[in-house]
Amino acid sequence: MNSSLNDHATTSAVPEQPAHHEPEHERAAIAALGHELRALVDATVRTAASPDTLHRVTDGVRSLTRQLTGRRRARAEIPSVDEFPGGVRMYSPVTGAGSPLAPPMRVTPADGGVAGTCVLGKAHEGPPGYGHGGMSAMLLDELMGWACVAAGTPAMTVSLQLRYHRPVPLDTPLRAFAQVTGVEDRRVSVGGVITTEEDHATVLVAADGVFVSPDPDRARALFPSLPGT
Ligand SMILES: CCCCCCCCCCCCCCCC(=O)SCCNC(=O)CCNC(=O)[C@H](O)C(C)(C)COP(=O)(O)OP(=O)(O)OC[C@H]1O[C@@H](n2cnc3c(N)ncnc32)[C@H](O)[C@@H]1OP(=O)(O)O
Repeated sequence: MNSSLNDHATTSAVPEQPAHHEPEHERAAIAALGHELRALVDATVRTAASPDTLHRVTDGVRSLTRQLTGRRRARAEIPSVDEFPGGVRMYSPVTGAGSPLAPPMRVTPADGGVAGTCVLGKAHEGPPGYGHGGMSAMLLDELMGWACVAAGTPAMTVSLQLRYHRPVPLDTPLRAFAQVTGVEDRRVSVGGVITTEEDHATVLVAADGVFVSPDPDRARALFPSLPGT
């Protein structure tokens, strides 16, 4: 898949855009494409269209991919529209408005922690009609990371323990909540849960995690393009 995308990147179908835009203007364009791509992903995993239709759509998608030309971001490059760590991440697979993979989850401060709301769709399915367990882990991991940031200790997951109490329904508004439960030097303990929006009392998935703030040398090595590292 990567090699075919790389091939497409060398084929210029539309003129390259100028490099600098207002961040809000750029974010709106990224979010608009992300929205349409999520609709495409959803339609793709729900459709019962004929093989002929699938081949026709495949051709159309291939030609669209060829239009995403220009410079490609390097592996560890932080997009100029992002605020890392602790702010908007346009291509996060959990919160990113520009990600075709993200639900996307909306994060807000809440009750001494952070809350995340989203709806999982067919593309996030595990058991028929329910969310994939890895998806629940990803939602909680991300939100627990946001809880660390909200507590003033940006940190990375070193341990995550999940308990799956009930299946997570698809096509249903969900609410996740995470909060820091303890800080010891660079080690941050965090708890998180997923419920439905309708019933906050019934925990579907619960998580306990240990997050660690990298020491400055490690942070510099991991994130060389982060200003100040
Ligand atoms: C300014 C820049 C800020 C950057 C802030 C980044 C924010 C980032 C947000 C990304 C967006 C969110 C996304 C969702 C969260 C992910 O998904 S993060 C991705 C998944 N996690 C990873 O890839 C982390 C992999 N691990 C590592 O790279 C390194 O372990 C770390 C986290 C950089 C820490 O390395 P280090 O600074 O060298 O720390 P180290 O000395 O090994 O350990 C520090 C302490 O933690 C303890 N510890 C280590 N592992 C464990 C463990 N499994 N259990 C218990 N304790 C442990 C150690 O024992 C040590 O304790 P003491 O011996 O000092 O008492």
